Amino acid sequence: MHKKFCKRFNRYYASPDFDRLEAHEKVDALLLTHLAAEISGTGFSPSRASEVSTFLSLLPGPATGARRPPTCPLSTKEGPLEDLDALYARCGNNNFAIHSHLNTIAHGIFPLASRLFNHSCLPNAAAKFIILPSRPARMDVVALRDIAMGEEICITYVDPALLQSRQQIYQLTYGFTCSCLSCTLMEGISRVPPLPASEDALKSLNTALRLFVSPSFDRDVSEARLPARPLSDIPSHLVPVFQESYLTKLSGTFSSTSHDGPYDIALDVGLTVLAIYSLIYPPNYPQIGMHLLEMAKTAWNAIIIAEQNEDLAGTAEMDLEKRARAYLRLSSDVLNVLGPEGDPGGPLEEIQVLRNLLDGN
Ligand SMILES: C[S@@+](CC[C@H](N)C(=O)[O-])C[C@H]1O[C@@H](n2cnc3c(N)ncnc32)[C@H](O)[C@@H]1O
Repeated sequence: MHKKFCKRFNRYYASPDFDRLEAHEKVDALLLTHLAAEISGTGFSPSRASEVSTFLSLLPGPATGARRPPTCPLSTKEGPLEDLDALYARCGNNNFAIHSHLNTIAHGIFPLASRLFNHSCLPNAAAKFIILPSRPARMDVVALRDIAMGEEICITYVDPALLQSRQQIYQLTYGFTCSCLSCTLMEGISRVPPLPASEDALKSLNTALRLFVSPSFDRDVSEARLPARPLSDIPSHLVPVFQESYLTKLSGTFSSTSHDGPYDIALDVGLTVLAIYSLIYPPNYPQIGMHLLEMAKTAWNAIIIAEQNEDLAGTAEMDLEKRARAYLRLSSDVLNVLGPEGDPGGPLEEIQVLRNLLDGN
């Protein structure tokens, strides 16, 4: 395919039109150039013809969000056999982020799933991908809870944790307004109050949120159960936690401290993140399981540090071990609903490794 545009590529790549594109638009422009080259001239194989016509049968995205980036001019006399605007208008609306161990690694079109599944911010199902060498990635959709006969099966298109910006993303990329329970509630809160400015007031907010959502975690952790608090129950003094920056800041602190310490801070912040996840996501949502696994790993790291420190050994170690086991049990409960996913290895194997370490094997 490259032959069809390589002579013109350097000029295109250095052009102001290409240069002013956002990074993700540049990727789109390059992919579209490859596709244009592939489906122009003699390069359009019969199998590709049926793939392209399947793709063209999918719903296009909204016209406003589908401004096609400029592609590299082709050196062949024949242009693409399909209208590039029509192809591009279907990209955003139908592409799935392919993830392995919940990290996005690629994008792909899965026509059947595109036709079947609408979005909900409180989905009853989740997509996973099975990735094996020399095979195309396979998409499976797994129920997160019992689904009644006739109930619509929905997945998420966008992370529901983007509480304040998600409606805009649905509008611009997919052309719909979400009317799920979570969005209806968010709409009812006309203005999310700002977060408290002082560190002390913020700490009190964290504590109040945890006591409201998951008190058992701050009591006897070995008995802890995952909370399923409906968003609608939230008292007005906790509403500032719906500021998107609240979760962003907490997740940033958890991510840095869970790797490098101090682990006591990571474990504390981690519980607040768990509380907000339990409010925003439906039960068994994979992100909750992944977070619990990170919490278990953090508790394990803290055990290692406690072992090296005579002052901390003993009670602290026992308490940390209890916590690690509880987080691991809950993480396993959640992640086993989704089952193995991505490429080989992954969180379910990590759970087993950590279990063995805790059991001294
Ligand atoms: C990938 S398609 C999903 C399948 C589509 N409903 C169909 O019939 O082919 C994405 C499109 O479905 C619609 N859609 C998805 N989720 C929706 C929702 N929660 N509310 C309204 N429309 C939705 C929008 O038109 C969106 O552009």
